[in-house]
Amino acid sequence: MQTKPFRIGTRGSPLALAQTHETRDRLAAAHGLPQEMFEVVILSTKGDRITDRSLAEIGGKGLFTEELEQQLLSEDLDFAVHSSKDMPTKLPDGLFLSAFLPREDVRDAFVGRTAPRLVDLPQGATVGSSSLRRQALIRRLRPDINVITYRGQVETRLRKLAEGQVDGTLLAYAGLKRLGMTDVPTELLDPAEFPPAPAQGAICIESRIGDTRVNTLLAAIDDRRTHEAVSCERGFLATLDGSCRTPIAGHAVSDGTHIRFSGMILTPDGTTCHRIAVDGKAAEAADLGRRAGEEIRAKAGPGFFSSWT
Ligand SMILES: NCc1[nH]cc(CCC(=O)O)c1CC(=O)O
Repeated sequence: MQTKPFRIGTRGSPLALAQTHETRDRLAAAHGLPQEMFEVVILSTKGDRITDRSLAEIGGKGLFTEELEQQLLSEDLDFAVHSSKDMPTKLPDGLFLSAFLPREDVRDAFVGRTAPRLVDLPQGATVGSSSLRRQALIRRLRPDINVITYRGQVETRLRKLAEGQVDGTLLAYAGLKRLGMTDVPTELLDPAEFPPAPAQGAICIESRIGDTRVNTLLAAIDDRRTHEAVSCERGFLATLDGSCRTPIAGHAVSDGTHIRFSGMILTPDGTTCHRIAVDGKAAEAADLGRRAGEEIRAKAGPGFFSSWT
């Protein structure tokens, strides 16, 4: 029995800390260990430090994970807790996503200042979002809306909204729920019209391949259905080269045996979109996602993808 605490790496935002504390509490409960067996180590990432430019501009995915991954590889951390949505599809050699917590609500939440519903905003209203998927989906529903780049922690975005910088903004409902801010949204968007980002609403744990002691510890809290669903969505993203620079949506639901996936790709201006729906065996989740990616690519044709570059 080891007595040295496990070192958990996390970013320092209130959302990242809430996710890390949930993970620590589940591990402590699953193994009957005291909380002191888990030491929370806070690291600042490039994504936290650069808040004035969109993720697409400053290099997309990897910005929230690099520092944590370096410390995993150097064994200064035992595992790291992330929002799965922030994870690049390709991880550094030697690391993997070892466990997923039960998924939260996957929907996007609209927070409106001048109208409670996105579609009811006044003509020419301004909405803040730096997600290319959200920008394209907004333009698809309301081409007149002026979408502006809008980043920062949840609290910062809500402050800018309250100050009147925008008429509304979009946030993952999962994040708001984890922060205890369920009264903030004025509308929860229908996933059929406004499909979520691949991996939205799921907390994952990254660790070293081959670290049996740590991976056995983590396996006890892995939620298999979430693991399968997110693997499928990440397979879709990987096939389409999801780099945070592309409007891609995807959502899978696994019942433990079967998995259903639906995905959407859009041009950034929202004028063209393609959808795909597939189902298959839960045990082949990642393959199913990749196959859906290839099918939607073929359906859209090469002309479509020139809008992404
Ligand atoms: N880097 C943005 C990010 N990454 C994960 C979440 C929300 C939580 C989740 O989807 O699990 C957010 C904020 C948002 O989209 O509102």
